[in-house]
Amino acid sequence: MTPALEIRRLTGGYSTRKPVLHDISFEILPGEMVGLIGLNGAGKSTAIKHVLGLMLPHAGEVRVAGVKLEEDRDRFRASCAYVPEQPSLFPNLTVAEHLRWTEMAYGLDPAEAERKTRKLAETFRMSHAMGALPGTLSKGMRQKVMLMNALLVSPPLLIIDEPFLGLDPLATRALIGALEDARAAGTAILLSSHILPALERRADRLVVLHQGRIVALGTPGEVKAAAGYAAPTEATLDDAFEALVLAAEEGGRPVG
Ligand SMILES: Nc1ncnc2c1ncn2[C@@H]1O[C@H](COP(=O)(O)OP(=O)(O)OP(=O)(O)O)[C@@H](O)[C@H]1O
Repeated sequence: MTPALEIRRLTGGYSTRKPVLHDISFEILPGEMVGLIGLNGAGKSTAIKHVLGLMLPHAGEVRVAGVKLEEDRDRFRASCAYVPEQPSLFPNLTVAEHLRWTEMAYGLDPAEAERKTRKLAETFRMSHAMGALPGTLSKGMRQKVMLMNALLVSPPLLIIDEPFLGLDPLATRALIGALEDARAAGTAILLSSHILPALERRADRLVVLHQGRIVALGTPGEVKAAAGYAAPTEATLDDAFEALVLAAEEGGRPVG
């Protein structure tokens, strides 16, 4: 099975003189949900920028749906949808027009896109707001529009930054349901978040970044074991994360 995302020995960042990411490797298979966690400045956004093809590796490679950016720029980009933490929408397009724009940009089947759009609007309780411009929506509603657009595409790889921040409880529940549906349809999902309990419950695997290096990688149970909390344990992912960060800082080397 071709991984939806394959990062091999990636060293990268904003300047080759001072890389942010050091030799990181992990993959996400179709239908898998992986959580990316790390302190502020650990390198999560930088890793995502490499996956989106906004930056080129200094060394190593990034493949999305089996393709490197240099091999097929259009396929690489079309294979991934990204929802940033800060919604960014076109001020002069209504919610419905955003979804229509996405349908055209990704070459989706119009009838199927219309059916999915209607379902997404219902799921996220946005049916009443389809004719609204972004400037008249709340922040959480703007985030819902971003999520609806990404879910409409159903790409091989879906990346969401802080998925649960700013959503009301019903929207959170709707998003979880929609992500489960996307997974069942084969979409691989990468969630970058500081809200560890939410990831602990939902992610198949976690990538723990610290100072641009992977300090633990595996299921929540494996990450806890890497932090010294072997099963059965009462320790939470927050406990394990803190232990991993402290160990990496004290030892100056990766653990796990
Ligand atoms: N545009 C930039 N130019 C140069 N260095 C940058 C730039 N953006 C981020 N960095 C540096 O890259 C490192 C990693 O930052 P990054 O934004 O990837 O962290 P993060 O894990 O996403 O953090 P946060 O949780 O705060 O969003 C930091 O040392 C940061 O100072």
